Amino acid sequence: MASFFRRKKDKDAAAGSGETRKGGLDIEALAAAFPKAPGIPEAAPARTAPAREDEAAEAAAPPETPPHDRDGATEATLAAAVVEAAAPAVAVPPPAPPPALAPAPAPVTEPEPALPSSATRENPAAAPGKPGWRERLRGTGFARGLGGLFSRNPRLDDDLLDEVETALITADVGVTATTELVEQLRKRMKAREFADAAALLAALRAELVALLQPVSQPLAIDAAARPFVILTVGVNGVGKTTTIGKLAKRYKDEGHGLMLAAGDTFRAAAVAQLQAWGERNGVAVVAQGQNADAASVAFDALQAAKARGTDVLIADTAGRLHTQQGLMAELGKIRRVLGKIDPAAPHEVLMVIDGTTGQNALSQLRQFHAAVNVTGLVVTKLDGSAKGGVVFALAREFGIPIRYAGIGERPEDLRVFDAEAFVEALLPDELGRG
Ligand SMILES: Nc1nc2c(ncn2[C@@H]2O[C@H](COP(=O)(O)OP(=O)(O)OP(=O)(O)O)[C@@H](O)[C@H]2O)c(=O)[nH]1
Repeated sequence: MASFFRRKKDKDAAAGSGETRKGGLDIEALAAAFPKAPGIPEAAPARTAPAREDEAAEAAAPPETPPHDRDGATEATLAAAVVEAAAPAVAVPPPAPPPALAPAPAPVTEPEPALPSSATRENPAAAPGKPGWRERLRGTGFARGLGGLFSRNPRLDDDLLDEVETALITADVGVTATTELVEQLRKRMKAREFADAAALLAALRAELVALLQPVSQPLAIDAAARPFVILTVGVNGVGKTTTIGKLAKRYKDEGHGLMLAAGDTFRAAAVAQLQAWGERNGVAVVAQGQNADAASVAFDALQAAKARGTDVLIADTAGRLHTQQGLMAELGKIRRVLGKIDPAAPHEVLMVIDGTTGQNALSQLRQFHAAVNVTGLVVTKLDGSAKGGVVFALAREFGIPIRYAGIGERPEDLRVFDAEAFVEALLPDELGRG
């Protein structure tokens, strides 16, 4: 065991702390051991945004004038910035007073069966025609590593504990959490608490559920907030915009009035991507176009959502590396600007984390939390990861609620995070079931 950690430490030291490093494990060896699920795209490479001229000034600036005042926008032009879902292109607020806001058009897609409330636990079993957690996670290296322990009838001995340890480390549960878990199991084994290997593995399963239970807290939309503002943040390519699209569908299906703010003004396609999700779900999107001030977009959107009595506003932001100080300061600015309209906004700062990132997710969350006080997490791409164990490491180190899990690219592939369903998907409940 000690040699395993020594090997890992040496690799960590060799890899340094650069944020493009994918966790502390030998990725090539892992990739060979756990081939990628077919059809799963590679995680987008971390994009380093070019330094913006105003970055340094922004970071040092005193509390901002709301963009509303700064840009001379009026209540009327704010309303005009609402791009209705059917609008073909990004709209820049026109100078003339706009027509009254029209209701969002009807969804253009076939209606799908309503999803259960986001504030309630979901049945881990697959709904008809909809793959469940287990089906989605089963083929991943993550599930195979842990589930492999259960696929035969091992003996109750130290070798089994070593196997447990290797499976947890390989899945990127993290050294500290793994050591704690394994030592706990070892003590119990020495105290003859386990009659056989099945009992030890059942105890492992219970420990893993217990680790996740405190963070298994669904996001409850406060109906009194009007709008309940969700600010999404995260590094590049983790799935923020896709997650917003999935959430839009979910909340719309639940009957919430919705608006989206296209605050990723950096990536050329992001505004159009969000508008496409809006169009698909009949949800209004507020946009100003590429390179617009993201805080200004968020401010406009909140003004419009308030004027319209919208239940939920979800604001997108550009992906940024957690080490880019100026861009991290920009997030703080967006937060403060929203607070000028509603001191309680944003009601949820939802950080999207790519489940394939491994242990680097911990430093991402640490930095984003320091900048904008993250209140909830979405862990995406768990369907294509050998490293989804980072969910346990995140839970242990931060205790921040994990609201949703992304288990695919389709709208219905966002699940309310549920500790038991998640662990159940990874570990069969009896030996001999791999
Ligand atoms: N397999 C899988 N792919 C996902 C999941 N969530 C998002 N993706 C994919 O990840 C890629 C990046 O998603 P985006 O939503 O564009 O990511 P982003 O964080 O908005 O990207 P930036 O704006 O560049 O920071 C897309 O190809 C998505 O389809 C998931 O849960 N599973």
